[in-house]
Amino acid sequence: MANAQLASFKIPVVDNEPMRAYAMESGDRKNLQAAVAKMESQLPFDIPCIIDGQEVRTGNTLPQVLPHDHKRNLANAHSATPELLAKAIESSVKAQKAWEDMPWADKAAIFLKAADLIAGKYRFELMAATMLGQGKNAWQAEIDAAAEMADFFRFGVKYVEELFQIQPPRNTPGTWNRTEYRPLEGFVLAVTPFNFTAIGGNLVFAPAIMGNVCIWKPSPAAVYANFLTHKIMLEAGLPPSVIQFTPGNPPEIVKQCIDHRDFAGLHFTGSTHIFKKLWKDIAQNLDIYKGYPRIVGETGGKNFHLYHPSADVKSGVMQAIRAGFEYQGQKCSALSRCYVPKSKWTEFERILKEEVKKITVGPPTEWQHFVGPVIGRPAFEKITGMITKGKEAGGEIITGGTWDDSKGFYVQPTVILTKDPKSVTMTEEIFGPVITVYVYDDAEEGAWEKTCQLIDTTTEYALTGAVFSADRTELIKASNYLRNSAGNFYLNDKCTGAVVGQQPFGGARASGTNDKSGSMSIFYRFASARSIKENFGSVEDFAYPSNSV
Ligand SMILES: NC(=O)c1ccc[n+]([C@@H]2O[C@H](COP(=O)([O-])OP(=O)(O)OC[C@H]3O[C@@H](n4cnc5c(N)ncnc54)[C@H](O)[C@@H]3O)[C@@H](O)[C@H]2O)c1
Ligand SMILES: N[C@@H](CCC=O)C(=O)O
Repeated sequence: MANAQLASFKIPVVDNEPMRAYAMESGDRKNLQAAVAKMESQLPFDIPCIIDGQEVRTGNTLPQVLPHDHKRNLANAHSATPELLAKAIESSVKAQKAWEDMPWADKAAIFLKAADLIAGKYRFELMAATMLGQGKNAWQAEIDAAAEMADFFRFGVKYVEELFQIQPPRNTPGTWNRTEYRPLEGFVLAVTPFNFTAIGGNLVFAPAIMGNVCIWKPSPAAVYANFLTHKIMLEAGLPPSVIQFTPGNPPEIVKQCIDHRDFAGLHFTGSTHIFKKLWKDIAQNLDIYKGYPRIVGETGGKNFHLYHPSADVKSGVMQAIRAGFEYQGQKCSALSRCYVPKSKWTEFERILKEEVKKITVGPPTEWQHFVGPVIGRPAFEKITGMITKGKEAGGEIITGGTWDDSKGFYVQPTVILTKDPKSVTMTEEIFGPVITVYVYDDAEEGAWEKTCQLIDTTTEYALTGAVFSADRTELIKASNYLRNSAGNFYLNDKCTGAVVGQQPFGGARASGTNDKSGSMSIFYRFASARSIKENFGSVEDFAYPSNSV
């Protein structure tokens, strides 16, 4: 393709997608209700693989169940066979050159258009798929499938535009130095989680906007929303072989990709143990690859709230409830361990119990519920098993602690009070609506520092954390002590709710490579820079003045 580039284009100014409220009787609520009702009347959806833009049905399907009504399937997704996946990889690698050569402004336009389709024409459909398939209530679906995904695409385009502008600062006379941000040579495998429709979209978008081609292995538990996202990108003009949509058996699909010579990068979000396993598998294969694959992964957390005696107790409790129980605690950033001073515990506990009592739990299609179902049977068993283990370890259940899977996978918002700050529910990721509280003795000498040290050394994770205090000096101390305990650190705000363009997201230690989705740095990971030096002059003599005698 010959590409004329006759101007240095500027992308339109981007901003966060405005959040809609879905208040009673509002037009937005009616539209969303209609989209949910329509989707419910049509399920189960038959989800093909999409290879080179063509729908392919293999006949071997995996179900996506409705978390609030597990006898029904939202969708049945056709699994890619080894032959089909091999074809998908081959076509994507073949398509790489044309995609790489497409002018930047055209790539940008495709994803800006996709963002508009997400926030406009398909907003309610994507939200309905996220509500039914992943068990989100309307507000959580709005945060995720509408706002965050549009933000990822729009801000991503802006960040790449800015990245491309980063050029060598010096040119010696008669030369011009340039940096070109090439895509990786080969394909990127995106392995995406169930809990955010937006993360699925972003894990393929980030490499693709840099000129890479991708194989998308969606989570079986989010496959319908991911399928819609892929269709939207195609409608926006994405060339058909740039992203191949290949659902199927996770270990098999992933292994075939990782065992391929053209494998050039992994973009993963999910649990820590799976990420570590994939990293080791890639390391084992190092000799078969053309280069060193880029490995980008964001994984689990064991996120904390630390309260100082000077903190506003009521506000702190409200923040804890939102952080711990919104979307059933199934955000990687969800609050899981809470450190409360003894002098404030009676008040904190009273408000916490009163407020949690007000929470109703039920299907996302009934609007009043703050808490919905957890994603599926394995999650339900893990969460309820952890509550049992927490009790066995001496924890006292102060709210919730009950569950019901007769129709949907429901776990009551649970608070465990522990005397052992290193007990099982203080250390292991639960990924459900469970908060464990440890009450520290703030009358003790150095209690604040000791509690910070305890937080820092309790788990292998370092994803998110929050400190609440009215005293600036104590905030500063905590911020210094906890510097490495969280990649996203909040002062007097809850530990969830990172917004693209505002709080770049990611954690270190076992929580991931901390490449910060929603910022410029993630895009750099999918580039292999080329330094170009051009000389405007000519050389008349090979010898240097220092050679003269
Ligand atoms: N740090 C972050 O930004 C972030 C964001 C969202 C979720 N998460 C984490 O993700 C986890 C929850 O998501 P999940 O349940 O989808 O995670 P998961 O690890 O079960 O699945 C993630 C992806 O890996 C695939 N997978 C599962 N087993 C595999 C295997 N053996 N081989 C290859 N691929 C495999 C899944 O199909 C899915 O596509 C939590 O641990 C959460 O903290 C982290
Ligand atoms: N953006 C999310 C993180 C995604 C994790 O699942 C938050 O901070 O709530």
